[in-house]
Amino acid sequence: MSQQRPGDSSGRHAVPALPDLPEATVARLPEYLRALHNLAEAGNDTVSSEGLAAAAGVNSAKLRKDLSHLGSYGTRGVGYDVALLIEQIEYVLGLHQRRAVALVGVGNLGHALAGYAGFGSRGFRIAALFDADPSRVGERINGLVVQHIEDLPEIAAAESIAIGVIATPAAAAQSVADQLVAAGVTSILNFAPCVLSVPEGSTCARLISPSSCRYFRSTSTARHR
Ligand SMILES: NC(=O)c1ccc[n+]([C@@H]2O[C@H](COP(=O)([O-])OP(=O)(O)OC[C@H]3O[C@@H](n4cnc5c(N)ncnc54)[C@H](O)[C@@H]3O)[C@@H](O)[C@H]2O)c1
Repeated sequence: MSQQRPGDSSGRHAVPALPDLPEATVARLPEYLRALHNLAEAGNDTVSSEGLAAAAGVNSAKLRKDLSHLGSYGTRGVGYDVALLIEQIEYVLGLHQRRAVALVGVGNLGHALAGYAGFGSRGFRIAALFDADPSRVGERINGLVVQHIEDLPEIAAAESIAIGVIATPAAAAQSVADQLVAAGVTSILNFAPCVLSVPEGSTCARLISPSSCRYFRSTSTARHR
């Protein structure tokens, strides 16, 4: 029984590339990651497959099989190394790349999101804030200055924005999604209570409440056109 690091000394990666993993396994990885982060925050260095399965809400045989696809088998009598498993799953999900996020709509929710430290510890970097309200433009939040939404294309290109977070009223969300897509953003996380239409090849996940806040794991909340 052994656990391997995401990259070995030869520079090759010990875990398979994302397309080689079963889709159902990939869909469960964010749940394992969320459970592992909770375990780490509670001070656990190791976790048994049963413990992690219970925390993630799956059965332990399924969890062991999923993690074996990552080359992670745990250590008999010890379990999985929590930090290492976080690293492996983040690698597979591409979260080690610290993707640049643009947050659009800096009202009540946007302010809270802009100050949320969890983005940074989970592979995301809020790189730009946008709003349409001139009275909000220029405001500094957590070291970033709120920009006007009209400046999105230029700033998205300059900051290599990969992900857009929409925290506007529902009435503005589709137009904001269109502007994000036009600016080259292919992954959208939508907090507004509406279903958005995005082109084929883009993903859009909607968060219904903070307790449902997970990673980008669903495309079913968007219509493709
Ligand atoms: N407040 C919450 O706890 C909460 C929780 C879950 C979901 N939501 C949803 O999140 C969204 C935001 O909620 P809120 O309470 O922060 O609203 P809010 O009215 O305080 O903030 C919305 C912000 O979006 C900006 N905006 C409007 N149109 C825009 C556009 N076209 N481009 C850029 N910015 C634009 C506004 O100027 C404003 O600053 C809503 O859709 C709400 O239903 C809110």
